[in-house]
Amino acid sequence: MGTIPENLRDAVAKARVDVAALHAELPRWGLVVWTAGNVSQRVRGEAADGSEDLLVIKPSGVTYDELTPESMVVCDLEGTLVDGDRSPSSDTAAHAYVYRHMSDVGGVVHTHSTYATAWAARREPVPCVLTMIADEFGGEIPIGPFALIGDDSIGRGIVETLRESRSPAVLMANHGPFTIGKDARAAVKAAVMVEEVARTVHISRQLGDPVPMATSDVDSLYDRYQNVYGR
Ligand SMILES: O=C(CO)[C@@H](O)[C@@H](O)COP(=O)(O)O
Repeated sequence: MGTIPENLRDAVAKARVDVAALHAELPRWGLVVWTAGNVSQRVRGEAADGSEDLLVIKPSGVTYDELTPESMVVCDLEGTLVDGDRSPSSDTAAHAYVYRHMSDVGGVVHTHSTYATAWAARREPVPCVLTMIADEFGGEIPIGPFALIGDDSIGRGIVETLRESRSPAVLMANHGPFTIGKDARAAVKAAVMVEEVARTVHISRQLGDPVPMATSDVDSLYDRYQNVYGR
């Protein structure tokens, strides 16, 4: 196990506090059962190519009520443990792959939230039929390829799918949602929103076919929400 470089120790300590707190949002918003979800945040090193970056993620198999800043695990972007008393999340390789290949991404979240995962089981993208989908996802919420856990397959599928979409969420086939953001808080927001819109569209389809929105309207809404809303 390595050590945290002196110049990153304060940033890692803050990320541990932030990531521990953000994990509490997963059960709060009904996105997880037991330990079935994880949040990570990138900690940027001084190297311009990101080679010194680290990630802070939850320890594997620990319930959310037991998570503390001190229990958060630190890894390099190869997924190798740098600091921590427990094994990192079993999805660390996927998070690390995303950070290595999407330099703008500062946070990654994975859940098995019910409605989003139901769409993933059907391998059906969530259509852009709500202004909230246009706002947050900029179009349909895509399906990523089926991939087994244990190597870079899931991470590769996330990156290859999201590179072709404005969406910060991908529904990995037969698995569940992964979301990205400029930081972990943005990725958690996307995880909350993808479950909400997946549920709404599911309910809408019980009584008929939701009506897709015009692309021009989607673009207008996305631009406003991403660049004006909340400023
Ligand atoms: O679904 C899986 C593994 O198949 C994981 O996402 C989930 O169990 C969470 O694992 P971790 O507790 O983060 O290692």
